[in-house]
Formats: sequence, C-alpha cells, structure tokens
Amino acid sequence: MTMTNPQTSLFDVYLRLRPSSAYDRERFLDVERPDESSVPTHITIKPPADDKRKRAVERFAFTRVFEESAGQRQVFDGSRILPLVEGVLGARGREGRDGLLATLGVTGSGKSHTILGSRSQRGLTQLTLDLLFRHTSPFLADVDASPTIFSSLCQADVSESQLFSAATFLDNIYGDSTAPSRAGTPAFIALVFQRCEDTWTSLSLSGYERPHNTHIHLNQGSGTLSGADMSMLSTQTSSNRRGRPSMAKLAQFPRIDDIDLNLDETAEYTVVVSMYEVYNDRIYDLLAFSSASGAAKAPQKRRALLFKPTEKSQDRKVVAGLRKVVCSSVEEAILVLETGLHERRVAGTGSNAVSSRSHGFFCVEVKKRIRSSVPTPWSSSTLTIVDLAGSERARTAKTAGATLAEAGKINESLMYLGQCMQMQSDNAHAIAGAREALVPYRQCKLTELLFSNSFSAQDHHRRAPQKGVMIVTADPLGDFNATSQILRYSALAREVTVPRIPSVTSQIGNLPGNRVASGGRNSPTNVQLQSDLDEALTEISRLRDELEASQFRLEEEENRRREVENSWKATELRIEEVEAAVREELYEEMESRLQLEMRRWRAARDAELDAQDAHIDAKLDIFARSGNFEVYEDEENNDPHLAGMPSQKLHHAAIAAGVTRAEDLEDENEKLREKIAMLEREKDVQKSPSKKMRVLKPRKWEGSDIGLDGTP
Ligand SMILES: Nc1ncnc2c1ncn2[C@@H]1O[C@H](COP(=O)(O)OP(=O)(O)OP(=O)(O)O)[C@@H](O)[C@H]1O
Repeated sequence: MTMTNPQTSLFDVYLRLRPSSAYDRERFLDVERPDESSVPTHITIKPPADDKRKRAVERFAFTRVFEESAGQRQVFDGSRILPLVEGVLGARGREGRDGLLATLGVTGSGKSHTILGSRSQRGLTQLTLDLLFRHTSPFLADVDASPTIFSSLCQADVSESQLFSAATFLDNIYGDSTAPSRAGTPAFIALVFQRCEDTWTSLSLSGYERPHNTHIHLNQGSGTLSGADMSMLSTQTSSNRRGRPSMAKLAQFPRIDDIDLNLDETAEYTVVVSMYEVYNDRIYDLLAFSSASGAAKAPQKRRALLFKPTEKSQDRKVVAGLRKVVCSSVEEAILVLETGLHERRVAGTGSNAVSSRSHGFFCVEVKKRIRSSVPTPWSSSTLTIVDLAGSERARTAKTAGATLAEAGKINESLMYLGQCMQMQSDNAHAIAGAREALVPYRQCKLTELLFSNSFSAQDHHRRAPQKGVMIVTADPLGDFNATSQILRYSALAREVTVPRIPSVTSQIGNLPGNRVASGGRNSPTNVQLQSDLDEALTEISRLRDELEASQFRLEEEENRRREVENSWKATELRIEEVEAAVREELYEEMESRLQLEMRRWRAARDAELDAQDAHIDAKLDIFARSGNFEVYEDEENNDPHLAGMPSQKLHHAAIAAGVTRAEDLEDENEKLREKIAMLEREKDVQKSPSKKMRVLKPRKWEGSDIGLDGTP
C-alpha cells in the first residue's frame, strides 16, 4: 500500500480513536504498530463476527493514528498544527498562507471533543488561540487605542464585513442581550448544567416539585437541557443567563507554555475572529444575532450569507457580510468563540446528547503589515477551524422530523466531501505526469468552503494554496458500517486484505476429480488455484464494498426522496390554499364589479326611460292641447298583440298608433272638405245666383289656425 505524496495532497489526514463507553460491543478496529520507535500510521478493520455479508478485512493508512490514550496535547503536537499556525503568520517579509483544521467522523465519535475540548481539557481551538496570542501579543497593533489602525483594518477588509473591537462586541452581548442560547463548548455547557441542577435543588428544598422530564443527562462533559430546564433558567437566572463566562471556570489544561513559534518580528499583527455555520446548505453568521447598538432586541430572523467574489476580492470567494471581531487577547477570542457557539444548532439524538446539527466554522484571520512609520497595507491569511456535523444513520440516531431532515442534509454534504477527498487521494496517488482529475468541490456549500482555497491560483505568485489538517475521529467499538464508510473515503491509502479461508480451499481441494486433489499441498496446481481463489475473493470483496457504498447511497437517496415528497405534499397543500384564496378573491372582485355595472346600467336605463317619458308626455301634451284628442292613461295593456311587450316598447307602439290615427283623420278630413266643396259647387249650379247663399257652419277644425300636428 503506497501512501500519498505529501506535496500534492490537500490534507494531512490523522485518525483519532476515542475511548469507547460501549463495552458490550465487539472491537472492530486495530492499530498496527510496526515498531516501538515509530508512530502508528495504519489500522485494520474487520467486520463483526456476525456479519452476514462476509466482508473483507480492510487496511487504511493515515498520516498518523492517535490511540484512545492520546490526550489533547498529544493530538495538538502530533497533528502538526504548529506549522499550520506558522504558515498563517507568514515567514519574515512574506505573506501568510491560509490554513484549515477540520474534524470529520461519525456522530458521537469525538469531533467536538477534539476541536472544542471538554470540561477539564481544552480543545485544539483553545490551544491554537493560546499559542497564537502568546507569541504575537508583543507584535499586536493596539487597535483599541488607535482609531486610525481600526479604520485601516476596515478599509483593508475585502469581505464587506462589519468590524467591531472585542470590547464593543462583548459589551453589546453581555450588557443586555436576551437572545436564547443554543450550545457552547462542553466546558461551558457543564457550567450551565451545574447552575441548572443547583437551581432545581434549591427550588425542591423550597417545596417546589421538579417535573419528570427535567433530568439532565451528563455524559463526559456534555448533555441536554429540557424545555422545563430552559424555562426555569430563563425565569430563575435571567439576570445572569448571558453573564460573561468566567475564564477561570473554563478548562485551563493542557498548557502549551513550552511551545516555540516562528513569526515575523518585523511585522505588526492584528487578529480578527469571525464565526459561521453551514446549516441545510446555507451559511449563517454566528455572531450576527446581537445588536450593534447594544439595545436589547427580539430574536431576529437569520439571513443567509453568500460565498462569492466581492468587489475587493475578484480572484477569490469569501463569505460576504460577516460580523468580525478584532481581538487583542486569548480571553477575548475565547469569549467570542463561546458567544458564537451559543448560536450554533445542536440537538439531542440517539447517538449524541449534544449533537452538532450544522458544520461550524471558526475563522482566525491574521492581518499583517510591515512595522514602519509610514503605514503599509495589511495582508491577511486565515486559519479556519471546522467542527463538522457527524454523519449518522437515522435508525441508530433515532431521529425524526426536522432532525431527520437535517441529518439528510448533513449526510449529503458529507457524501460530497467524501467524493472530494477520494478524488484528492486518487490525484495524490496518480502516476507522475498523469492528468489530475478535477475535485468536484462545487457540489455543495461545505465542500466549496473547504476546498475553494486549496488549489493554486492561476497567478502562482499571488497566493500559496491553503494547507489542511483533517482529524478523523472514530469509536473502535461504535457503528462498524458508518465508521468504515468514513475511513474508506478519508484514508490516504486503502488496501483490502482477504483472509485465507481454509475451509473453502480444502472443500475445493476435496472435490472428486478436482485437479487440486491430485497435486500436493504446495503443488503448482494448488498454488495456481489458491491464487485464483484469492483473486476471486478480492473481486467479491470489491463488489461487496461497491454494494455497500451503493446501499448507503440508496439509503441517503431514500431519505432525500422522503424529504422531497414531504415538501412536495406541503407545497401541494400550499398551492391548493393559495388557489382557493385567489379564486375567492377573484369571485368577490367580479361580484362587486358586476354589482357596480348593474347599478350603472340601471341608472342609465332609468335616465333614458325618463327622457323618453318626458318626450312622450310633451307630445301627448301637444295632442291634448290641440283639442282633437283626449289622452287616456292605459290602466293596463289589453291588446293581445302587445301583451308581454316591455313598457318602453309599449310607449313606442302607442306613439306609432297615435301618429297613424292622426294621419287617417287628416285624410278623412281632406276628403270631407273636397266633398263639401263639390256639393256646394253642384248647388250653385242648380240654384240662381240671386238666391241667398247658405253659409255652412264652420266645423270645429275649420277656421282654426292650428294644424293637426299642433303647429299654426
Ligand atoms: N477522546 C475522548 N476522550 C474522552 N471523551 C471523549 C473523547 N472523544 C469523545 N468523547 C466524549 O464523547 C461524547 C461525544 O463526543 P462529541 O460530542 O465530541 O461527538 P461529535 O463527534 O462531535 O458528535 P456530533 O457529530 O453528533 O456533534 C462527549 O461526551 C465527549 O466528551
């Protein structure tokens, strides 16, 4: 088994084994010790005895393996964090290079313990901060005393962030903030638990009965707070709940006073701290919940941040808009760390009482410039410390609902991380000159954040690629399937060793007519058969691995499918609700418009009818005034031809009838006049002209100056 080339590998990968509490389980992981003088680098895992799949024994190589007995200091020294910190500080006259320290492992395997420590032991983060400040403090710029330095730092920042001095930031938080806490380092959680327990004890002494669900589970420095605990804490200790954690009460060991560190003594430094978490593939600032003005505020809705190139950082992506705190001492930096961890998502699961539900990023940005009377620009490099959420199987972790959905996202991002690490390991093993495969790190936020700075920029003179240290944690008595999965993709090299199975060989050997039967124990035929068998078993083992990986992926896919189905159903319900609401709204609007139109139409129709009535009345008036007609108001319409006709039409019909009648009468009148004239002429012809002319009495319409139509 060949190890990776350290020059090309993106990470040094260490394995840390945790002391297990599950003594009833079978140990599946063994550390190989080549000799007493060298450090262990290889492990083998063998499937449990009751493994039905008959999986092969596997052997993995790491940069170094830390056994259960290794303490925090041993891990700190052995995992080469010192060169990482020195790299960030930069050698004399040179810019620093980014560093990444991350822990990876199954849930409950000890990632947070390694990175953040316990009640009695400091974690790698605290040790790193201690080392950094212990050596840089004589070279730190006095930001609090010089507003010019502070403003120059603000100007030099490329990530559109808000900068605070630690004093301002911490005063804002611990002055009057009422934001609820979520998590802290195990040491800090222990303090809170103790306070909680003490309060319950004093309450029960005063006769107050403690609810059944409020027992605190302490498990090697961590535990869970029930809802009743939280509400009790908020009522009983609201005044000091967000009290500044006392540094004296936090773990002080191991100490690192004896470690030397190389730094650039011609430079002046500032240390800027920021924190964020990746939760459900979104980035959230862990220091952004407090108000900058110091005023107490209700919990705000968290705003997701973008990982992108900014105006001042076109060539590399940064998390834009973070809140950053300039720290002048290790105490300030640790207080900021504790403050940020309070915001981080944690939950109790079947596998871990305080399980991280997000990937936590703690960034220590070291800014450096030449110490001179004329201010020079700040350069900056960052040490990012990552506490990854653990992969978990729903069955083991007994998660459900939102916690199960979170687990789906966590497992998905870890699967992508696994692919990237596998690819980088393959690249590191590639034959010299062969083209390297692209590491697919753009698949999710986590891999983007972890790997974006790991590759050399095109302009090689600008920035050295980030150096990474990955500490894989494992419980040798834990979940075999989940652990072997992580080891497979994180190890620097892997080898499948197939154990000889004498029973199988002998059975084959004993087959009647088989060639083996004729050969001796070490005959060429037997050796050949044994080697074929080995090859076959290796192939079977490889296929089994693939099957196992596929089954794992299938499980992930099924979880994701369930998640998508649930969200699909929820969306469908929402769509139906929205549709019903829109329909209702439209109906009401249509109804009101219709009513309005109806009113308008009625008003217009009434106005028209009134005008027509007035017109008809005027006409009838004229008829009536002419004296030739008498106008009657029809009580009802008895004309069978007009039955059912609307009143307006009736009016028209009446007018038409009136006009026709008047014309008829006019004609008749004319005829009568002609007849009279003719009769008079006949009479004049028959009688003498001396006879007195009989004067006809004028008829009613004769002698009148008014015509039938009423006009003179
Ligand atoms: N090396 C160790 N020595 C002593 N205790 C340990 C060690 N590693 C882990 N533990 C204990 O095991 C428990 C679980 O560890 P931890 O919370 O660090 O797991 P984790 O991997 O971070 O889990 P998750 O992914 O769910 O957050 C804790 O109580 C922790 O103190």
